[in-house]
Order: sequence, then structure tokens, then C-alpha cells
Amino acid sequence: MREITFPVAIDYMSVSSYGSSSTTSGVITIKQDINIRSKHVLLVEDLIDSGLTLQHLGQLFALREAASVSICTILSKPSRRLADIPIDYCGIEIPDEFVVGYGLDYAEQYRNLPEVWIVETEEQQ
Ligand SMILES: O=P(O)(O)OC[C@H]1O[C@H](OP(=O)(O)OP(=O)(O)O)[C@H](O)[C@@H]1O
Ligand SMILES: Nc1nc2[nH]cnc2c(=O)[nH]1
Repeated sequence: MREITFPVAIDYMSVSSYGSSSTTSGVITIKQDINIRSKHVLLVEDLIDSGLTLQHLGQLFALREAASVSICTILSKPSRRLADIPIDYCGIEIPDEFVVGYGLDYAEQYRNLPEVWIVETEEQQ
């Protein structure tokens, strides 16, 4: 955000589908919402995996008549994609591993780790 030099409002949504699991439930729950009607939206994600979260938000934002929607993500797992999401700005493409740290959680733990780590989950064993 520090690189954006024109006037911009910053707001936050909280959207969840993984909960305490390392696989998506497929049910996208909005825990905190925002108003985007008639606005140009740059949606900033930490990670795109199946793409289902952003597919859902893209449809929702279209219904809510956003002026435009662009997508930016720090991490992307292209090999996991179930929904074809057009990513406008992508940081790093990563392999099919469940990762935590740098804000990413596993069952709400590890968000505080300053780096991104690969988790070996019980579900994988
Ligand atoms: O591309 P997808 O397969 O939809 O996954 C991407 C989403 O998964 C993570 O949130 P998550 O649903 O894990 O939030 P939670 O930990 O609060 O459940 C991440 O922050 C993305 O929003
Ligand atoms: N923490 C975390 N959440 C995810 N949601 C979808 N994929 C991932 C992942 O690799 N790590």
C-alpha cells in the first residue's frame, strides 16, 4: 500500500472456508464485510489455492456493482486451482504444500511467524 500514490481507502474483509482444516470446506463464510458499490476494488489476498474464495468474492462484488475488481496475491498455488481466477498481480508461485506464517494460519496458530513455513499436517499422514 505504501507504493500507491493516489488517494485510496483501505478496508478489510474476513472470509473463511478452511477453519481448522488444511483443505477447503467449499463453504465461504464472510465474518467481516465491506461496502464496495461503484468503487474500483483492488482485492489483496495472502494466498490463492483452489481459487474458490476469490471466485465467490468476484461474483459477490459483481452483484454489488463494484466499478471494477482487480486481484493481487502474495502467494499462489497454480497446481491446486479449481476455479480459474485472473490474477493481476502475483508475488510468488508456490508448490502444493500447506503453508503458514506471515499472517497465514493453521487452526488459528502460526500467523505470527515472520517467514512462510511448510506444515506437515495430521491430515497428510
Ligand atoms: O483459494 P482458496 O482455496 O479459496 O484458499 C484461499 C483462502 O484460504 C485462506 O483463508 P482461509 O479460508 O484458510 O481462512 P480461515 O483460516 O479463517 O478459514 C487464505 O487467506 C485465502 O483467503
Ligand atoms: N494457512 C493456509 N491457508 C490456506 N488456504 C488455502 N491454502 C492455504 C495454505 O497453504 N495455508
